[in-house]
Amino acid sequence: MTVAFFKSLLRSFYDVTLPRQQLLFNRYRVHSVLGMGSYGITYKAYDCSTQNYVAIKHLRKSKACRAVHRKAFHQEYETLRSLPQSPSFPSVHGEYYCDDGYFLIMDFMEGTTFEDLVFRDGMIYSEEDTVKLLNKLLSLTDLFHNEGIVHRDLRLPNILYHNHRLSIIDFGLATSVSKASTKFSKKHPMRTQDITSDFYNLGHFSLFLLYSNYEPTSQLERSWEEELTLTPLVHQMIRRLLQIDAPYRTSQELRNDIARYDSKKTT
Ligand SMILES: Nc1ncnc2c1ncn2[C@@H]1O[C@H](COP(=O)(O)OP(=O)(O)OP(=O)(O)O)[C@@H](O)[C@H]1O
Repeated sequence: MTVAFFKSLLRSFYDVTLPRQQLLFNRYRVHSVLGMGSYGITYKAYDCSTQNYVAIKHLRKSKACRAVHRKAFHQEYETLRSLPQSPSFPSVHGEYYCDDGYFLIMDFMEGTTFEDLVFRDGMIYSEEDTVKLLNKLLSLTDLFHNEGIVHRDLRLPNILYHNHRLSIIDFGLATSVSKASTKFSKKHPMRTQDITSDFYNLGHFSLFLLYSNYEPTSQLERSWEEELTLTPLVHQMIRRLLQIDAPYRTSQELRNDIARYDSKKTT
């Protein structure tokens, strides 16, 4: 029996989802499963006390037996607690334990993920749309970067769009900015403990949006630089975000480039 098979058997045995309508902590009624992540199962639930929906993350039972996973789960709670108040991040309502295990309760964020917008709904984003969205996201990341928090998982499924507003979820990999890693880190750029990791992920996010507008003209696989037709400034911005060229060290540097792009568009 392979280790992978054994793990999946363990998960299917332990990680059964809670039934619809189950009442948790005498207050939250399970409405539906939102998704099953690597270490948690997330539910939409109705808060009978405030009459609002909440998102409840349940640490998988197969993970709850190990202190390292309980610690990571608690870390997500601590991060959510230290986020600045903003309608674009979920506020956390509490961390609870009962016979069913460990739970994190937070705001349910309305919206559609960019993963669904691009791959399910076929939305197309022009270069201008992409730069606008990048600028909006930068205002949000500034809010937690200023508090010394780096998200490290700014991917399409973790960014939501609703009524012209963006929001960011899943702070499970977030960490505090490490003073030790403010110099260039040898770790994977996606996971470093400084704000360049968020910029790097925003570079990938932008590329996905730009690709929504791309029609392949040949079967040959080429690099994004060959496939996408971008204005030189945006091309250079993506190269710096992806750390191919000197990475942006501050959001102001990136903002300056966005302002240059905007001014060229209006002239
Ligand atoms: N606060 C929230 N409001 C609304 N939906 C949420 C919220 N938090 C998570 N979700 C949704 O719940 C689902 C599961 O999210 P979760 O963060 O638990 O795992 P994941 O992102 O799928 O996987 P992983 O944790 O392995 O990255 C996702 O579809 C996500 O969009």
